[in-house]
Amino acid sequence: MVLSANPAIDQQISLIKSPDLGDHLSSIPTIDLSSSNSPETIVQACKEFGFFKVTNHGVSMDLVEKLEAEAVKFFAMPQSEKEKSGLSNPFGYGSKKIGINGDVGWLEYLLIATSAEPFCESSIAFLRDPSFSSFRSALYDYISSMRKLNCQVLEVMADGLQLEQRDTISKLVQGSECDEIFRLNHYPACPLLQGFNGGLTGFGEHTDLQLISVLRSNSTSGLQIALSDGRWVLVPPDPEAFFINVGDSLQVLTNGRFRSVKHRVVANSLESRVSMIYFGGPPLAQRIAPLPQLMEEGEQSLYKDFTWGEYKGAAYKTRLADYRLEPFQL
Ligand SMILES: C=C1C[C@]23C[C@@]1(O)CC[C@H]2[C@@]12CC[C@H](O)[C@@](C)(C(=O)O1)[C@H]2[C@@H]3C(=O)O
Ligand SMILES: O=C(O)CCC(=O)C(=O)O
Ligand SMILES: [Fe+2]
Repeated sequence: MVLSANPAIDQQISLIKSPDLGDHLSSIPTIDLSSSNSPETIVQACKEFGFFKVTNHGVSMDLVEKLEAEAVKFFAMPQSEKEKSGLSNPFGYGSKKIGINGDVGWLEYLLIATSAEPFCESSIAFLRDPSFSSFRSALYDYISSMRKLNCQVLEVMADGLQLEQRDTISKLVQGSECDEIFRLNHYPACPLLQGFNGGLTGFGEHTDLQLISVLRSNSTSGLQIALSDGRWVLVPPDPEAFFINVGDSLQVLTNGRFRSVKHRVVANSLESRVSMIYFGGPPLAQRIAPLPQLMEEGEQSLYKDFTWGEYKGAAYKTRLADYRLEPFQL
């Protein structure tokens, strides 16, 4: 990625001051998926932070590293080659612009609709090229393990919420009709920032729209989450673990018991960050409404009735930092 020939776009990327030193979370809530108390700890983390780290997840690091290496190879290609992969509309290669509503950041990315058939390839035609066969196969392996992990996490949540059927939530994101998206993000180091106590906006503040997002990054820091009092804190990277964001749809399904977490990424001066995020969305026609099993007597829904397709359609027309659930609140 290069500074733009037209500097206007680079000038629009805002600087972010580092949170104060005291604003490191003493510890990120961590869910050990092999532990018997994971249902209770997961619910606590979803209520308090909308965010947690998952360990003992059973995903092979070999498979993760293979995809990371393919991503690094892709982003190291000349700009003109990357652009031949199809500019993001929204799927394909994108640089600095996120969406069409004015959001910009110090990043480049590949956005892929992985549920579309043939798996992975229809939204990114270049993946069909034989020269990308190792990328394609690493991506296939990674997505199938993310589908499993996504369901496993949602089932532990269902246990913690004491839902009788542990697939009550996970079944919403399974099957060929599901609206599944995968994002590979690359935040190049930005040496011009040296000496500045902070960084450039990599990915501006937002909440994710789906139920949960499963995020993995290399060992470069940059991810920050907002606490319920609005303070931003840094999330120490852990390449061996996965981080889970509660998204807006899960906030609605739990009638606000779980909070979707506001987060952002800050690019730094010395090292580049590579992240991979799996977003398991429901079918477009899926109704997103509080689960009746969770509602207490007399409890009213906090939200209007809507489908995932309606929510996504409305959210894609807004800016990242907008509170996209607002028009859907009662
Ligand atoms: C129009 C857009 C909204 C979105 C960024 C995009 O350019 C296309 C993908 C959208 C998506 C889907 C997954 C996440 O919920 C999200 C935060 C992301 O990284 O990409 C959203 C973006 C958004 O909510 O604005
Ligand atoms: O790159 C990251 O670490 C997070 C990016 C993100 O929040 C997103 O793609 O929705
Ligand atoms: Fe996000």
